[in-house]
Amino acid sequence: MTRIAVIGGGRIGEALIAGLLESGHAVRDLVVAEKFESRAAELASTYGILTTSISEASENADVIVLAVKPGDAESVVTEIAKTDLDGEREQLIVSLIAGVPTAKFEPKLPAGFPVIRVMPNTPMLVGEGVSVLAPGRYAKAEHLELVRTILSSVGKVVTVKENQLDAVTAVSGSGPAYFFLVAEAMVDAGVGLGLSRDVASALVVQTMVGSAAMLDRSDETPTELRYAVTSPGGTTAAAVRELESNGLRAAFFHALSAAKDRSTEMGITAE
Ligand SMILES: NC(=O)C1=CN([C@@H]2O[C@H](COP(=O)(O)OP(=O)(O)OC[C@H]3O[C@@H](n4cnc5c(N)ncnc54)[C@H](OP(=O)(O)O)[C@@H]3O)[C@@H](O)[C@H]2O)C=CC1
Ligand SMILES: O=C(O)[C@@H]1CCC=N1
Repeated sequence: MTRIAVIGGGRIGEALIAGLLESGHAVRDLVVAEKFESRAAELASTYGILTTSISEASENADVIVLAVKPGDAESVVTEIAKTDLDGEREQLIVSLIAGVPTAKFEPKLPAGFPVIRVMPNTPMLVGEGVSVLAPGRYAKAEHLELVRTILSSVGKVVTVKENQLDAVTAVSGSGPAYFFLVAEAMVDAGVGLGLSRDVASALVVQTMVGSAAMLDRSDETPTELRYAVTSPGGTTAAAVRELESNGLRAAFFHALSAAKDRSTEMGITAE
């Protein structure tokens, strides 16, 4: 079995660990290096996972996953590069770090060491993530296939050119937060209309789950699905008119542009 070391046991590191274990990955084939000691202890007790140092994790793993913040990227990769990396065993690095290009890592590693950049999202915690892969300069087809196999156990996998990853980050990396914000706003609005918070939450969550399932399973576009809810002169038309006149589409366009620009900027400043 492929041995995976997760460097950084924060939110996305934990989502990956939990998703892999849930999908049947053996805990003995996973380790985590997390510098915040009480967090490392929490992960060990929740998942039974071995916690270790970056050097030990890197020496023994087939796949080294970087799940630290962009500002920690350089020091972590430098520490990994100091360890006894094994060219024979075809180790590779998978970076989940937003914004930071593979070209920033490659010169710090032994010549030709493969790096794959991935933009995952937190729904991988429940096996419903989407991971978008972009191979670095030295990653071969078999490396990409290995990473695709691992990540397909926690959701869907898509491959793009690396120059599209900042846009991908804006859409699917940050995307869950937009839906959570919409859910929060709808619950608050329901409470404002006199529903209890429990009832409003239950209605919003199930409406989101049902709508997502329709989007996933139907051949119809989001527009066609929306038309089917919109009775002429009815309640939906009244609500959608308000959302549009309050600039919903423009707000999303500006929001995603800001996320993409921020991703690019994080790649530049993470030196
Ligand atoms: N959260 C998300 O939805 C997504 C996040 N990402 C990317 O994943 C990365 C992590 O994000 P997120 O999980 O949200 O952030 P967190 O802050 O929750 O997690 C990062 C973790 O890494 C730890 N860490 C930092 N340096 C080291 C080190 N040298 N050795 C071991 N552990 C270290 C941090 O510890 P400490 O706090 O003590 O510094 C922290 O616990 C980011 O680069 C982000 O861009 C990508 C897609 C989605
Ligand atoms: O907010 C962030 O920067 C990270 C990257 C995508 C999701 N979370």
